[in-house]
Amino acid sequence: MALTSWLNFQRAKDHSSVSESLKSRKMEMESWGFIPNCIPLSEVAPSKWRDALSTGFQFFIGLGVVIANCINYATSRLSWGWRLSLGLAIVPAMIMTIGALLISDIPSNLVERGNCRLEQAKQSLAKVRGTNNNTEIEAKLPDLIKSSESARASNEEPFVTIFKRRHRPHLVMSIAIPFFQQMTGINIIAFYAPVLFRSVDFGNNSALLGAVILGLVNLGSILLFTGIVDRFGRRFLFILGEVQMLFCQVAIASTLAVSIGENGNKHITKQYATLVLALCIYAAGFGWSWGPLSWLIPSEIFLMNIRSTGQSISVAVNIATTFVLSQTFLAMLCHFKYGAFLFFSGWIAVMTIFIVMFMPETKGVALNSMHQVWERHWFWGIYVKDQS
Ligand SMILES: OC[C@H]1O[C@](O)(CO)[C@@H](O)[C@@H]1O
Repeated sequence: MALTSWLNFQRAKDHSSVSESLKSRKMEMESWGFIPNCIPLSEVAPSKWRDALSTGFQFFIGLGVVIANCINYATSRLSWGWRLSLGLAIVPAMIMTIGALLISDIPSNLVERGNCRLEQAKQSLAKVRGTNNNTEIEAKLPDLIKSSESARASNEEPFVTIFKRRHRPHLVMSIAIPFFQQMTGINIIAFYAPVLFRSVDFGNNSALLGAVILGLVNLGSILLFTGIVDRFGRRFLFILGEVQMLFCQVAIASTLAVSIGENGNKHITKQYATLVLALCIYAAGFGWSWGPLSWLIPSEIFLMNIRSTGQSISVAVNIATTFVLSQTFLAMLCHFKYGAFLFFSGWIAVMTIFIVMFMPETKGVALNSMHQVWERHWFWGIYVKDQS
């Protein structure tokens, strides 16, 4: 990432190249935000902290977005500011590189590597739990040994196991949840917010400031999510966020249709309020639903033997979808104009139906009883019953 950032810094000579500058901005946002991902959270977090830490992951991404937008705003006055803005992505990249060198082996991995590593596994457990309490460590170790033994006994690669019929709901969720998260259009809004603001007559600086404000709204709503997720449950928040985002995407499309016109050549003056309001409500809707839930759900639905694999699939799908959307959106916008935002509304409608029909409530369910949630489900029950 440091290297890419440096190359971008060197290469992006054409400041007016929208797609280069947008791609780099995205990279910078993500890199600031991905710092905490140095820690394999789901593996090492004590269970009582798992929800908070999974949400923390999205919180730090949101914080990264705000930092990147502030840097863009602060450097926009300098003629060479865009170089500084892109190049500063080196800072989080360096922090991650150094962090990766300091990170220790995780306990479950040490256990998997055989009895000779048990002492090291204990030390690693003590380190990640921040405790010297031997009883606590001795109590946790048998769980790790048991799941490692059962994984070995089944003699299956997790990548093979996750494709077994009994893991069908897990596999579907590990793909669908991150895919849908990106199909809310969040990154499109995040990349193009300054462009959208400019299209309704914001000046350059106000447009960048607008993006900072959107980032702050998103961050605030992620914080709120932490306080309400266990009261309202996952399904309610998924659906609340979807309804909000759907209306906002339609409002953005309508505002652009009315203001800029079908050919994008009308001049607009009085549509600020609707656009700003719609973007803020959209950012809040994402922040207390699909943003953090897309990390929380994969951290709690997988059984130990497929947890790392399931989460890797989730992260890969998330990043691959972001990549495809960021590469194709400009072309889509040129062809469909405001209709591009209706495209995402359509997807939000699809994911609402998906959540209502296929996502069981997992609020308050202990990880070791999670299989019951699928067994009791009207659809997934067919796959998992009698097979667990
Ligand atoms: O807050 C928005 C950010 O959150 C993510 O969707 C990850 O959950 C990123 O792709 C996006 O840039």
